[in-house]
Amino acid sequence: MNGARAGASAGDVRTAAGGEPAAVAVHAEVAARGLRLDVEARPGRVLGVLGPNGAGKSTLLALVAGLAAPSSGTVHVAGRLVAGPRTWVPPHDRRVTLLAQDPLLFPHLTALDNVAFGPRAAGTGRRDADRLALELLGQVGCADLAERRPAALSGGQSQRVALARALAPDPEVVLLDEPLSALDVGSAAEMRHLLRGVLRGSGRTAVLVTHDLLDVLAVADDVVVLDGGTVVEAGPVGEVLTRPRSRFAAELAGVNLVLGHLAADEDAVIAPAVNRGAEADKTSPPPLVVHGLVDAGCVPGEAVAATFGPRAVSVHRTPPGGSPRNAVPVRVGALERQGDLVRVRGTAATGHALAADITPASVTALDLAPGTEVLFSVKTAEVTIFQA
Ligand SMILES: Nc1ncnc2c1ncn2[C@@H]1O[C@H](COP(=O)(O)OP(=O)(O)OP(=O)(O)O)[C@@H](O)[C@H]1O
Repeated sequence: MNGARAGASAGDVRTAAGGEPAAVAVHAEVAARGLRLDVEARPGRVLGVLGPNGAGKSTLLALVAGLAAPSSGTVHVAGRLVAGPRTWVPPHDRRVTLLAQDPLLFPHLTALDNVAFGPRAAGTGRRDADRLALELLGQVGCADLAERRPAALSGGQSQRVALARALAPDPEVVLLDEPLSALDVGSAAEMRHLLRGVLRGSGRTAVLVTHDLLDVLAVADDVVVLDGGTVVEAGPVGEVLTRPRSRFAAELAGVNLVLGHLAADEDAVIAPAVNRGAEADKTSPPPLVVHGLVDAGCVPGEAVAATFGPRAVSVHRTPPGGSPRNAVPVRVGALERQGDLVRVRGTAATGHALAADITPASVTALDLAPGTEVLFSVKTAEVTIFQA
């Protein structure tokens, strides 16, 4: 990014190596909302932000954009302190732009003028601003719509123009708050593809809040998962989704996740009972033990996670032959369509939610219904155990 930067001040930060600072660094609390966020976005990368409703995703963007103030802590953009004790940089001076669910285009301006608005307001001459706007409209596939007003654009087209407008001031960081959620499936798929092309690998830095794992897989380089107002996972997308440590990320990644500690004398996770609700006051069941392939470096007794895909799980009415080491009694909860398969969701006596994907023919043959008691079995070789 080449725009003018604010001069260094006492609040500025540099990386330990003296190189580029984090594009965004939020280490802040918003006490009124019960949030304590520690999130950093690396320059030139797209950070996906996932989490259930109320996790704090929009508040994270609001802190960066200057639409919410931390009750304590700091917010930096490209190394510059923009919010903190005795510091408040107003939104228009933060060099960030926000693209929300609603494109919020100026209704009386053409698409071109909407995109040129930011650069013009920052002092760029009309001719240069128009040239830049046309180039950006081209990047988002809307060059032929330059003279149209928002009323004559579809929802998908409006959102593309809004993306061009967000990019036009050459911000340090583009913030995107569920930019696809108001679009129909077809337009959302096109916009996702476009975001990937315009953001990923472009050298631009973006923070993308979404509910949809597909958006993260398609667009983001890194991901943070928020839950209950705090960060529960952070790292490169592939790492977080193949090695999820939180239940939410595991659900998103579509894998079974069992958290516990590594057994002393076998390759297994020992997982105590979880979330048993009304069952909790009855005698605790023995822990769930899941055998698997243990990552090098794991030490007995330390916190570990076991993951395995639902397709690796087979479902039985009676104990399977060959005495597999992982055969867990489960009560079937729900049966859901999962492509050509059926996802059988069940709960172990320990309260662990587990899932198996099997064929519709197997569901019929096993006569499965909510409440059926079955055994889920999974081969040791299909289970990965790693540090949590
Ligand atoms: N303007 C506000 N004033 C006070 N509390 C708020 C405000 N906006 C959000 N909150 C609260 O802050 C917490 C985090 O909300 P936030 O909107 O950041 O979550 P989110 O992850 O974006 O949720 P969603 O996915 O539902 O949009 C919630 O408890 C919410 O009720």
